[in-house]
Amino acid sequence: MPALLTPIEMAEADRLTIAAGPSGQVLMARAGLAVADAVSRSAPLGGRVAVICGPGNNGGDGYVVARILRHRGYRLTVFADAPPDSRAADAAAAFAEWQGPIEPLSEWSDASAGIVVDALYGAGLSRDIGGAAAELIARLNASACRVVAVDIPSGIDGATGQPRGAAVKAHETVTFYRRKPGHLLLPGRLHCGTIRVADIGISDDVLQAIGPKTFVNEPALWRGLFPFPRIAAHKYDRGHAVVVSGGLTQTGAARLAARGALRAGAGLVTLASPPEALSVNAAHLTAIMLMRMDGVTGLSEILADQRRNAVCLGPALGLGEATRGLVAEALASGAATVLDADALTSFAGEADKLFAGIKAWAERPVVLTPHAGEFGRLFGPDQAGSKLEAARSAAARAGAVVVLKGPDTVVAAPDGRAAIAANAPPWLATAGSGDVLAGIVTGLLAARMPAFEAAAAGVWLHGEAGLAAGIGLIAEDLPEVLPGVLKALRAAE
Ligand SMILES: NC(=O)C1=CN([C@@H]2O[C@H](COP(=O)(O)OP(=O)(O)OC[C@H]3O[C@@H](n4cnc5c(N)ncnc54)[C@H](OP(=O)(O)O)[C@@H]3O)[C@@H](O)[C@H]2O)[C@@H](O)CC1
Ligand SMILES: [K+]
Repeated sequence: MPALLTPIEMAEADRLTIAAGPSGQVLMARAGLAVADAVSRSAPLGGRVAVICGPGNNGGDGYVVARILRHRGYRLTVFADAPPDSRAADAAAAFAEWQGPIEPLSEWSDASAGIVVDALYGAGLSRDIGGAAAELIARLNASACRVVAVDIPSGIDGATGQPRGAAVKAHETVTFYRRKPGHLLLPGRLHCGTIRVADIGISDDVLQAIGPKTFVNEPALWRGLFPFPRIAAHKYDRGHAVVVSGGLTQTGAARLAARGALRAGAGLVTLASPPEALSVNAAHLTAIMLMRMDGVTGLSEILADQRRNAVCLGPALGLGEATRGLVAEALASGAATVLDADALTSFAGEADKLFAGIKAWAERPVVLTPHAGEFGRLFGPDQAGSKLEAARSAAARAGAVVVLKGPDTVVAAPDGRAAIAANAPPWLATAGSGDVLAGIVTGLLAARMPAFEAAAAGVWLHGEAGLAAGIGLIAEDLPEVLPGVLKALRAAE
């Protein structure tokens, strides 16, 4: 499982490992060695390196790095305002082994070295950074130095990705054992540069004891449940997705979703169209079927056929009572339901009505796919905590899987599991892109993938499709490049 560990969980991994064998000093030695190797890869032998050390074990790693690089022939300067805090025993030991001078933080300038190792604060960051450390970070970020961060750029909160007062901008970050949520969530990700995960001898077994609930959204998380077509399967085995179209001048979004659903693997896809939009939809559809849907009764008739097992509502559906009625009908039908865009915003101020409808049939999968604006309108603008925690508590409140979209899309389940995406290119933010995502997730639900995995897989496929199409992509391209993405996913099985 591609687990992410919060700083608290990582401390537990350290503790369990130390209890079972290697000492904290041994782990610190391995951590320092991994960072020293990263510096050696980019710094010419004999070159000058500055190491900036804080008061805790992150600083301890820095002293190990300094000692190893000096031994390798680099010219080292260590900056620290004081030797390690007496509570950081391993760091104190590393400082003793460094056996070199330390310069005050205020003395650092970009003239001291072209390569800077940032070992100020890591997992133990506990408050906003101020004073000499904050001033140094500002000067460092304004310099042309190459910065290698130990564990996480100092000032970035490993649990949330948020800066605390000031935060280093690194070119490379070497972290240990597993990445932390703050390496993936914005803006933390933008501070990390290239991320390396070093093996410092912590066994995968400790994950059993820790039971992490946060993951990187990558195929290892959900591939085992991905509905690859089977040779003996009939198209009905792959499910039948229904996408509800908006009115006469608002039909494109639903067609994008429908095409996403079909490409993602639904055996059949039907577009349910209001009567006035039938002819415009008919003019644009071939493999996707078209049915007349006259309001709530019409949707009820369509979903009465239980083979139509997944439904998507929201893209350009319109705001208000009519949409609320359609959503209630979809939720009452028992079909897996994806709610996007207008289907979410129509419940602004009445979210509990929506959540009651979802919870009335708890075993029926429901996925909500808001962007930040829609999320705020549905769940309230002032969500406490990180994007990760906001998505998690929203999922628990709604009783549905929540896909909180953005460059660091978080998928969260009511049971607390969450996955953070790291593969979306910036050009994926384009008109209609979210409609395709809603459709892809609907297609996977139709093919009977469980909701959390379907949402995570949908987000990943959408990101990969964006990468495959490249800069200049428009939403229509996304379904068309999916076959190549799916082919690569299957080949990697
Ligand atoms: N455990 C292990 O075996 C291994 C751990 N490893 C390494 O240890 C790192 C974690 O070490 P850590 O827990 O000592 O925390 P760290 O990030 O050094 O900071 C704590 C110190 O900073 C201080 N402080 C905090 N915020 C501050 C602020 N804003 N402004 C000013 N001061 C602030 C804080 O003060 P306090 O809050 O206690 O008053 C305390 O003195 C981890 O990231 C990894 O690099 C690796 O070697 C692998 C093995
Ligand atoms: K650091």
